[in-house]
Amino acid sequence: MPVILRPVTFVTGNAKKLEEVRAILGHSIPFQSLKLDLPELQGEPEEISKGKARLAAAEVNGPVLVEDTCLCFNALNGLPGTIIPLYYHCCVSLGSSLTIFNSCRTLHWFLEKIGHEGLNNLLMAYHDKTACAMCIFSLALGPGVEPLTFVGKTLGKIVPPRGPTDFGWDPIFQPDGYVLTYAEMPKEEKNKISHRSKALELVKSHFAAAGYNFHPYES
Ligand SMILES: O=c1[nH]c(=O)c2ncn([C@@H]3O[C@H](COP(=O)(O)OP(=O)(O)OP(=O)(O)O)[C@@H](O)[C@H]3O)c2[nH]1
Ligand SMILES: [Mg+2]
Repeated sequence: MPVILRPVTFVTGNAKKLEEVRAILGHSIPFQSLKLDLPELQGEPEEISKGKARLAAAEVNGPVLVEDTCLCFNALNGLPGTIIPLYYHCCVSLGSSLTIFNSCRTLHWFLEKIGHEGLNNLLMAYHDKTACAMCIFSLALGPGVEPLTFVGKTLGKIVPPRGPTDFGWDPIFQPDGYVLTYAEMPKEEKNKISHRSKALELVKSHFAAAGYNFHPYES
């Protein structure tokens, strides 16, 4: 018997993410958005995302979807010691290389502080400029229900900034097989191949397989 759900609330404070999620999901999943200031958690990326979903579900008292994004530099096993306590990382095998994931909040912080040029400079001493963009969505069907996670990854490399600068690190991430950065691509193109769209494909498949029934939202 399918679970009866109110429309899912996508909780984010990031307008650009929301724009992409809307474009990618279309009408495939009934959802509304809510900007909530949730505490930033610590831990492995999936745990951060799940924890955020638990908090959001309790706050919304209903089904929620949340998302965390990481940018991963394969050449770096960490950042200078003084800033290590300010961010989290986890190691994930990507082929034979070891990848460090900045946590979401710190990536935000990092980008603000050092900018695109600074992120490029971090890799200046390394031949390996490869990187991975990763998105983790978590779905909690309600308070107290264990969240499910959906991970999407897109491999690419870090390049000097090219293209519009209205979304995070898009100008410095050039996906494999493309001569354009995320920022230079038409939005529809990014949304076809992005870490976010890959994770959302899994979310959509989950909804299709689960066959949830939605009730109109009553606040
Ligand atoms: O160039 C980009 N292309 C993307 O596709 C993308 N997705 C996220 N980000 C940036 O990465 C940082 C951590 O993100 P993040 O997951 O913590 O988001 P956030 O804190 O802004 O919002 P939220 O946590 O309320 O959803 C923030 O600086 C985001 O702007 C992106 N930058
Ligand atoms: Mg965040």
